[in-house]
Amino acid sequence: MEVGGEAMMRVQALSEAGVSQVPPPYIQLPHNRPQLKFNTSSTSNNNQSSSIPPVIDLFNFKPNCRDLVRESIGRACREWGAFHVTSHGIPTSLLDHIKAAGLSFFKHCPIPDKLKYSCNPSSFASEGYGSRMLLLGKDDPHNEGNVVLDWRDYFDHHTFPLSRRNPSRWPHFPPDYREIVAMYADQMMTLAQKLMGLISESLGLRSSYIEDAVGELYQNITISYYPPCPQPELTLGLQSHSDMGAITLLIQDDVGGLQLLNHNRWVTVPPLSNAILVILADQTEIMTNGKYRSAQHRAITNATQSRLSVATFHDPAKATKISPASELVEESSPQYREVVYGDYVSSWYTKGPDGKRNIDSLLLN
Ligand SMILES: O=C(O)CCC(=O)C(=O)O
Ligand SMILES: [Fe+2]
Repeated sequence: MEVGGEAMMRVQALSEAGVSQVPPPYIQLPHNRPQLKFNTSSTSNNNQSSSIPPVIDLFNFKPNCRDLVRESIGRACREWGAFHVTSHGIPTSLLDHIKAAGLSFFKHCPIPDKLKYSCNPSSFASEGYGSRMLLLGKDDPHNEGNVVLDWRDYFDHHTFPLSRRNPSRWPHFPPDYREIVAMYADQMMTLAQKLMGLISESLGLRSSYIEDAVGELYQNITISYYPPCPQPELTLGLQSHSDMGAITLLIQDDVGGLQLLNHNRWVTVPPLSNAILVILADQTEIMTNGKYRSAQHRAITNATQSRLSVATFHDPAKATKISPASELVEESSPQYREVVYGDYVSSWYTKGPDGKRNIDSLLLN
């Protein structure tokens, strides 16, 4: 399928060419543009304690701290759908290594070499080097002409189940890249499983509830690279969306640019070097019958610095059916229709997330 000329255009190439104005396909509609003067976390909120997503100490999962941690997680999930964790058991050096490896690939590997790893632009979430998230062909009723492109390049890695993991498809540069990504994938999987346990418990469900409902976990790691942008006020690094799967674990470098929507306000998430941001995704919202909402987020760009983030997604298999937990429906009626995860993914990639429109289409009332 021909996806349009921009499909092969890398944002990094545009940025390095020194364009002084962003090309029209990257200009957001006025209501989606970031209000750069007013979007810092502290300017428009007097209540400082609730102005950024909470930072929760996991005390390395010590059993005698579990009640306390569970309670904090429940509160954060209700108020934000996202929270930072510290004392999570992942060495800070591994967080630093994966950011350094990603940055080295994007900054030092020449674009023609990077293009050898290009993802297939005509299938969903295909592994490799890419620039556009959505799959909109010219035959699509949602129409190529209406799509605004993100100011971002990325590399997507398929890491679990192990049958999908093939490091020879990942960058060969820097030399330890593949080993670091594999180690990072393993550690994030363990952490995601422990967090799903705590999140389940925080709802009064058995610890294994979410993991059992999700079934075999599919994990993808996306390293996003946002080059400097000459007109950050007109663009987004990544459009507003909620993630599709169960939970996402995100780290970012110290530049900053991730924003979360909270009470209708875009809040900039400060980079915390040894913390990991946990983002609830749409299948968790469905399973919890809306008790916990997936977090709507986006990335903004800036004129002077490139920015890097590493998002690790944990999703159900395509054939898995997801529905609200019966234990949570007993108290209120079901709020969401059951969905086959693969159908949810196709709709997300073809229509576009448009904030949370995709999950809203499953609402029963
Ligand atoms: O770059 C970021 O901070 C956000 C990345 C993200 O939301 C995603 O990859 O889904
Ligand atoms: Fe995301």
